[in-house]
Amino acid sequence: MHVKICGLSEPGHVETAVEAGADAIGFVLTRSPRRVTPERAAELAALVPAHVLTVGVFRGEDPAQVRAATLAAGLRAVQLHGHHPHADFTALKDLGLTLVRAVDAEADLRCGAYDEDLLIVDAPRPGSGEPWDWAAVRGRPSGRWLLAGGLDPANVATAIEAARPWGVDVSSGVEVAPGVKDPGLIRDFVAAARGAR
Ligand SMILES: O=C(O)c1ccccc1NCC(=O)[C@H](O)[C@H](O)COP(=O)(O)O
Repeated sequence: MHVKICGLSEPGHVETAVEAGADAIGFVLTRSPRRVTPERAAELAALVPAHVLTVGVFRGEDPAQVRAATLAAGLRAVQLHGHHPHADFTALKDLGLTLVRAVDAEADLRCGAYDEDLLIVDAPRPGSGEPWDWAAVRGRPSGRWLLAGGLDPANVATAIEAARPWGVDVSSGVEVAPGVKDPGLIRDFVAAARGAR
């Protein structure tokens, strides 16, 4: 089970996520309580070993802004939320980075339909921590896809059983307040996701 921890902003939390065994770590570079500057994301990404994917999270920015921020931060993946057209993914292809398309359950759920490498099927309001009907997408997405939206250490095994994703993604569910991560919850989430059948 692939595990991504998103919205990190503190060095200690990045180290905890790496030590806990996260496969990917996300830095929010768009409007959010979790927003970090590209410079801060670069400092945090420098703590991440090569086997863990570093992801820049965007929503609504144009490809030139996404490109500039991602390169300034030295990240290895770009995650686009919202209604980005196929052309935005095409415009970023030459970066040679992992492209991630994050959508809700109403969207085209074929990973690769927009030339992305990874799909995230998320709640209608990304980063809100609101659970949704995870079982409703079971069998619908194709290819590599992560389930996100309202997951936490206590419910992630149930969500995996309901939706059967390739991986999971969490932000709010490992926080004690909006934007404030908790090391114990990060460890518990990774362990619970890995322990799910
Ligand atoms: O985290 C945010 O505030 C955010 C803002 C705008 C676009 C995306 C955002 N977050 C994306 C993620 O952290 C994850 O992909 C996922 O949506 C996490 O959801 P949740 O665990 O429910 O917070």
